[in-house]
Amino acid sequence: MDCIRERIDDIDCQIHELLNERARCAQQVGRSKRSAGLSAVDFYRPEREAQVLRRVIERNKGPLRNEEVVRLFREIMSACLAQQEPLKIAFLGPEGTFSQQAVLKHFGHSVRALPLPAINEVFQEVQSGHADFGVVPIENSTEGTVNHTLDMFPSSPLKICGEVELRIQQHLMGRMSGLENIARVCSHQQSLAQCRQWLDEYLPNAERMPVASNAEAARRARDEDGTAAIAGQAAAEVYGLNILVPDIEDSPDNTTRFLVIGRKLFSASGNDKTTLLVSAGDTQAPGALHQLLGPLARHDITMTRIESRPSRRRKWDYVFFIDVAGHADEPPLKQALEELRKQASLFRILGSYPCAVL
Ligand SMILES: O=C(O)C(=O)C[C@]1(C(=O)O)C=C[C@@H](O)C=C1
Repeated sequence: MDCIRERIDDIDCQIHELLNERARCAQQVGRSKRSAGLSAVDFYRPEREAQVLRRVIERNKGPLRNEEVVRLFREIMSACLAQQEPLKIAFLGPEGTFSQQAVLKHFGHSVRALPLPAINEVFQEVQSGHADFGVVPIENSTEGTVNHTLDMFPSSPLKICGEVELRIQQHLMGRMSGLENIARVCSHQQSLAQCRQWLDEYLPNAERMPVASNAEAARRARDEDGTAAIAGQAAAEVYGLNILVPDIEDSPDNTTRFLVIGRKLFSASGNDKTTLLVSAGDTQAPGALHQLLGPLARHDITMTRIESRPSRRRKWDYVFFIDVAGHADEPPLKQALEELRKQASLFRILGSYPCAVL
């Protein structure tokens, strides 16, 4: 065993030396960015990070899993970027929310994460420049769209710079030791909905109380007798609660998608997605939506999502949020968008950004 440990010590020295060599290279990149007059927010290059991580997956032969090597390399890039200029990332707080986990998953631990009480405040903080980027939930695989986030975009100049997918594991937690003394279960309404069947079966008589965030639910479970919370592991740790039943979400691959919002658009990474905000003008006219989407079909563009929301201009008038494969600066999407723009009464590219890497 001793000789294997010697080998590990030897490998650690090599890794350590290489990490610092890599950090010195990143410092050099940072210096040339600074001499080109770039500001702090321009130091972050999501398209380059996505390419690095995709290469990590391509060459991974194990035994470490892709998730593990990607997590390690994200942290390396996070540390390398922080020595150029640490990023400030606003998110829907408080500490212990899934949004915070999404920040750490996407940007690593070497950023300054700023918890804010509401989604519109995350937008404001990024728009004003107090934060470099923001992370907001956009949809859950069980419960669908987070309308509050979607409704911010029509009146905001902010762009979408990335997406993060987070597997959501919901746990029942509290100060008690069993289920019999639970009078009330608090959680964010999305989390309550994700665990509806479990609650019907195992806690049919407990009151379900929606609160502003899962972390707020955990705080109440800490402070109130008879109150349990549904939240993630991080909230149990922050508020010192017992996990009474782990993994109570109804769908085994329950996943939430978050968007990274920022003030600028980024160039293509080779595997990108574009989000559009469009309107057909008279959405009541026969074939209006079909015609609007025609250019996408003609140019063989894959549409991965379409969501309609009230336009707030007049009643029964809608805007559409459309996700398509590809980057807006590259063919064939570039041509398709030129045609689509001509026939839309509202046309905005909300962002072209790398598809989530794991
Ligand atoms: O390639 C760059 O522009 C870098 O700054 C280096 C690096 C990295 O560590 O690989 C760091 C931060 C950027 O977001 C992307 C990549």
